[in-house]
Amino acid sequence: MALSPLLLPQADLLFDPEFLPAAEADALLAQLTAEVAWEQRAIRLFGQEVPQPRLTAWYGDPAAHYTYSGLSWEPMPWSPALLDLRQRLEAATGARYNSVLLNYYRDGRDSMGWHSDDEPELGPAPAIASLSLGATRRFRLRPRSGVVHPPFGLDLPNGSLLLMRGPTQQHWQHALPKTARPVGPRLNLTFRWVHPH
Ligand SMILES: O=C(O)CCC(=O)C(=O)O
Ligand SMILES: [Fe+2]
Repeated sequence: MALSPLLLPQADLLFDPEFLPAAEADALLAQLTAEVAWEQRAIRLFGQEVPQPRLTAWYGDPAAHYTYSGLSWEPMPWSPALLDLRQRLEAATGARYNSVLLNYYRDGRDSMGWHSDDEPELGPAPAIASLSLGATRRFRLRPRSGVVHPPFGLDLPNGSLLLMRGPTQQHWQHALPKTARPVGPRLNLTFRWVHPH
């Protein structure tokens, strides 16, 4: 398949529901689940240390330091599988990435809250390539102030690619809500360019 635009105002979103063939996506899910150095990190929320409701890992070039949810990240060195994915995503999206944030949603209780990926290290109009593996989960988008549009939901199936770029982070937030539906594990990989500082 190919990337096609999703038409939301003041956003630049492209989606390919079948970027990776199912067999390859299944194999990558198994490989990355086993070989990535997953951690459950804590975030500070209203003065309390709370474990994040998912597992995470951060890989990239040594210069790609990053601060996310008040946590600072030192990237781990690229693995062969992640380097191969980076190259294919760069070719498919016409952007460059020096790092990848991996999220592991073990079941429907794991989630990510509303946010924009608008940290200064990402620059004003970042291209973020989001690859999903495993169980289909519903990704949600809602406008920040100034955009009049209802919230939007998009199922992200195994092997799908969502590219967020241009003004998307400035004008929209996104989330991966919990679900009461029984769902299997899901991995999400967001390839990013972090400006070294
Ligand atoms: O799991 C997803 O699809 C979203 C992940 C995300 O928004 C992020 O890593 O910033
Ligand atoms: Fe995000």
